[in-house]
Order: sequence, then C-alpha cells, then structure tokens
Amino acid sequence: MAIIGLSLVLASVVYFAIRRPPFIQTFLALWCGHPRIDQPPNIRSSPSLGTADTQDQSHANTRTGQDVSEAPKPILASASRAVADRAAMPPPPPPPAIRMPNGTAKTTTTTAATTPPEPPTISTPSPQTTPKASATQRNGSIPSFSLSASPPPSSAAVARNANPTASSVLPSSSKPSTSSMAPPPRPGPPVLTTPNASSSLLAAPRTSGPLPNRLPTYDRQPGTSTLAPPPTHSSKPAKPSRKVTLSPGHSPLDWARLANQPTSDLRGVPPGTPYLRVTPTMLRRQTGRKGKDAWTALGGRVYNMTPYLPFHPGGEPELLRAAGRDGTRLFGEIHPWVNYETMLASCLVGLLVEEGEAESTGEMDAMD
Ligand code: HEM
Repeated sequence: MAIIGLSLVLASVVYFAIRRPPFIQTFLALWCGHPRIDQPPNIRSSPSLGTADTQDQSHANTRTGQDVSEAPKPILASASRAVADRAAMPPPPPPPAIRMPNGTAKTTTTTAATTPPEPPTISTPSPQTTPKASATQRNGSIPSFSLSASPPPSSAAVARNANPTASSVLPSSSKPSTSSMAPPPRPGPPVLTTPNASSSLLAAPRTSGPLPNRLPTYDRQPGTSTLAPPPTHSSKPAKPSRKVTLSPGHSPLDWARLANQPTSDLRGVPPGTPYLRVTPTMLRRQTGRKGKDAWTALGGRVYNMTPYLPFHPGGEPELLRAAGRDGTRLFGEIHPWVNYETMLASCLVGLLVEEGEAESTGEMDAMD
C-alpha cells in the first residue's frame, strides 16, 4: 500500500510538473515565497483578461475586485506568468464588459485596447445602463428586421410606391433602420404621391400600374396637346410665285410716289370730271384694248387700272383679266390682303351702278 501510495504521489507530482496548473503554481509560489507574490495585486491591471471572454472578464474582474477589497491575497499572482510580464506595461483600458454585459462588449473591448486607457471604474457596473444599453436591444432586434424577408429593393420600392401605407408600417417594426434610411413617405392619398415618387426617386418601369394618363403626361412635349394643331399659313402648300420682274422705275415704291403726287391725274378722264356712275355696259367697253383704258370694279367702285399696269407685280396680263368687268372675286382669290383702295385712290373713276341708274351716259360716251 505504501508503494502504491508513493507511486500515486509520484505520478501526481510528475503530472503537475508537466501540466503545471495555475493553482499548483500558486501553491508553489506560496511555498517557495516568490517575490512577486508580495506585490500588491493590481486589480485593474488584470491584462490577461483582455483577451479572455467577456463573461470571463466580468467574473474575473468581479472576483479580483472582491479580492482586492479584502486583502492582497496571492490568488492574483496565480493568474499566470503573463500577469507579471504585463505588470510593467501601462494599465489596460477599463473593461467595458462590465457596462455592457451583452455580446457587444467584446467589440468595445477590442476598440478600447487601441484607445488610451481610462481610469477603470469598477463601481460603474451598476445596473444603471446608459442609452447604449438600448443598443444591445437593437442588436437583438436586428435579426427581426425584415431586410431579408422583404422583397428585393426594386420591387420593394415599387411596392412602396404602390402602397405607401405598407412602407410606413414596415420601418415601424424596426426603428434602428429608420434612422439610417430615408424618412417614410408622407401620409396622404396614394394616388397623388405615387407619380411624384416614381418620377423623382426611382427610375421604375412605368409599364406596370393602372395609372391611366401617366405616359401621355411624360411623352407629351410642353405646350403641345393631343388636339390637331391649328391651321396656319405655313401649313398650306407653297405655291410657286407668279411675280414678274418689273421694269426699272416701276417698283411698288415708284408707284406710291407717282400716285401720291397731287398734280397727277390717273383717272383717265378730263380734269374736273366728277365721279361717274358706271353701268355694267359702260364697264364692259373699257377692256384696255383698242386704245381704251382698262377699267375694273372692286368693291362697287370703278378704277382705271391703265396707269398701274406696268407697276403690277403679277404682270399686266394678270391685271387685265379683270378689265371690263367686276374683278372683286378674282382679286380676293389671289391677294385679298392688298389694300387696293389706297393704292388706286388716284385712279378712281366712279361707282358701279345698275343699268338704268346712269346719269351721265352722254359724258361717258363722249369719253370714248
Ligand atoms: C383683279 C385682277 C388682278 C389679278 C388677276 C392679279 C394677279 C396677281 C398675281 C398673280 C400676283 C402674283 C402673286 C404671287 O405670285 O405672289 C399679284 C401680285 C400682286 N398684285 Fe395683283 N392682281 C390683280 C389686281 C391687282 C390690283 C388691283 C392691285 C392693286 C392696285 C394688285 C396688286 C398686287 C400686288 C401688290 C401684288 C404683290 C403681292 C405680294 O407681293 O405678295 N393686283 N397679282
């Protein structure tokens, strides 16, 4: 039995010598009186916990905090050899895991390792959580955020346009997402907001949707309408000009200069002859042939066109088509815009009357 016991003890010694568990090292340190044991353990400088798990940190820190409050026991010295190695290093940052008992504390621990150290406050691990504590709740609610469950962005946007109320309901389930996203659409009639949103925010295809007059609104040019354009002069087919080349000194300006001279007598009647009452028979005699003047009736007045023949832009033959008859209709068919009353004022012979209304028939015969 003694041999068995000795062998067990020997095996245990060999096992502990090989594996060297922490409590054995602590025991050995206490036994051998290691100088580092006498050092007052720095609770806040438990750097080995920085790489440990967060919960382990919290537990370890809490445990070490209790130890410190009690007495400088050598339990801290038994943390590991790394404790002694890092003793010379600057104090590590405060373990934020105490404030955030959730998994987010791990990330903050890594970031805090790079930031300058702050005075650790172990007393802060009170349940009083800052607003960041709600962030942990956000993380917990993030998986419930229906990004993956929602349809693709394009279809989601289309759905949002088609039904704005649904989009307003969607972000309400996850408030964190609304802070980084665009504000929800304004509550209002969906019929009015849908075309504006689709045109300003999205290049969504307009092929779908029951909106009736959506395409004509965008395709139509401003200022145009679906009605036929009003008739204009430009819409008429261009007719070939029948103007003739006038001889020198017979331009419209030359005619205006000649007709406005007070001394000029273009009527073709003896000076001082009053305006005649011209019957159709009398008019038919004045054809501009056989030495006779060319008379025409325009608007009930009889004009002597003979002096104007070389000044007519349309040529003498065209003007003579109305000679000896009423040319009102023909004149209006070609150029109704021409002010013949002013241009032929000095060529006025008289008025066109009926056959029996002529008073000075003898005078008219004498003119022939
Ligand atoms: C009633 C018989 C007449 C006939 C058949 C006739 C014919 C024509 C024709 C064919 C033209 C050329 C139109 C063009 O190609 O643009 C023309 C032009 C013109 N005619 Fe006459 N004409 C007549 C009487 C008169 C009279 C009485 C006047 C004025 C005193 C007149 C003044 C003009 C003028 C100013 C133009 C130039 C119009 C323009 O520049 O657009 N015509 N005429």
